Amino acid sequence: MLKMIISGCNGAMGRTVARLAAADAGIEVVAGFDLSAVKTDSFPVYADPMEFGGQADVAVDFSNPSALEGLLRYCAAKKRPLVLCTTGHSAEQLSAIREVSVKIPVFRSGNMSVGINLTADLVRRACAFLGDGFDVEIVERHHRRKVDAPSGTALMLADAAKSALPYDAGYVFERQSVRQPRGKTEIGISSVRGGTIVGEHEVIFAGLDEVIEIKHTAYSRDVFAVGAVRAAKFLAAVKKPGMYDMSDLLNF
Ligand SMILES: NC(=O)C1=CN([C@@H]2O[C@H](COP(=O)(O)OP(=O)(O)OC[C@H]3O[C@@H](n4cnc5c(N)ncnc54)[C@H](OP(=O)(O)O)[C@@H]3O)[C@@H](O)[C@H]2O)C=CC1
Ligand SMILES: O=C(O)C1=N[C@H](C(=O)O)C[C@H](O)C1
Repeated sequence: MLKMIISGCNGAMGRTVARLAAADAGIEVVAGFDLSAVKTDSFPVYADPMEFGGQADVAVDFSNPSALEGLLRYCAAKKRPLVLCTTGHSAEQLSAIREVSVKIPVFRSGNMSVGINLTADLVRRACAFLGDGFDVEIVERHHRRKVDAPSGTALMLADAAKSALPYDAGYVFERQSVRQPRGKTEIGISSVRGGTIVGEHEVIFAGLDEVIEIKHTAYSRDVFAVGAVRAAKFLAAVKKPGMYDMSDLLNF
């Protein structure tokens, strides 16, 4: 039985993971971490991770970058593998995550769905094939509650494009303040927020008189939660400290 902690357990994704975990005979959610430590029927919830003294095999985090410090402190002290799904971490936080991964296994992905990870692979291939003949632009759309922009997934897709382009691409997040034609080595990233859109990512390759679009649409949060549960099982079994991502789980 996999003993799981859910960080951000009261949120949209935390509740989705808890629902999937409850339906999985191989998982027991032993604790939740969240800002409001309201006890649920199924597991206790702690505002400070260090207050939880029980055993656990893995922690899955869908919360907020502000939760990171306490979560890393807890996971490092208790040697808990950590699946980090929260997006919007700063450069300093990303280096703190890498530091902790010397002590514990850390799985991090801005998008836990199988579909987006295939999309990233397709983007890499398209960039390698198209070279510098096409301009790359990314458009992401999310629900009105989302606080970080651009999305973690848009950055993942931009990194995938950058890794395969023949030039050193720079990311451009807004065009309003710049009055000049688009640069040859830019990857533009645009964010749309509204309603209840679960998550849409479109990578546009715009060339001379032709445009190619690779698009992924998530219709439910379950696609992310399923991936997070798979990652949790994988990470608890790995045991070896280090950084892991979906390429370790899927065969990309
Ligand atoms: N990698 C992936 O595949 C995916 C990643 N995400 C990411 O997961 C994160 C959560 O998304 P979502 O569930 O929609 O967001 P929600 O706002 O619905 O849930 C976040 C939860 O975390 C809580 N929280 C906020 N700050 C802290 C803190 N410092 N310590 C503990 N808990 C805290 C919130 O409490 P309160 O409401 O009181 O602020 C809330 O209950 C986001 O960063 C999002 O981008 C989302 C989907 C997929
Ligand atoms: O906040 C969300 O909802 C999502 N966040 C992730 C991101 O920032 O890319 C993944 C998914 O698109 C949903």
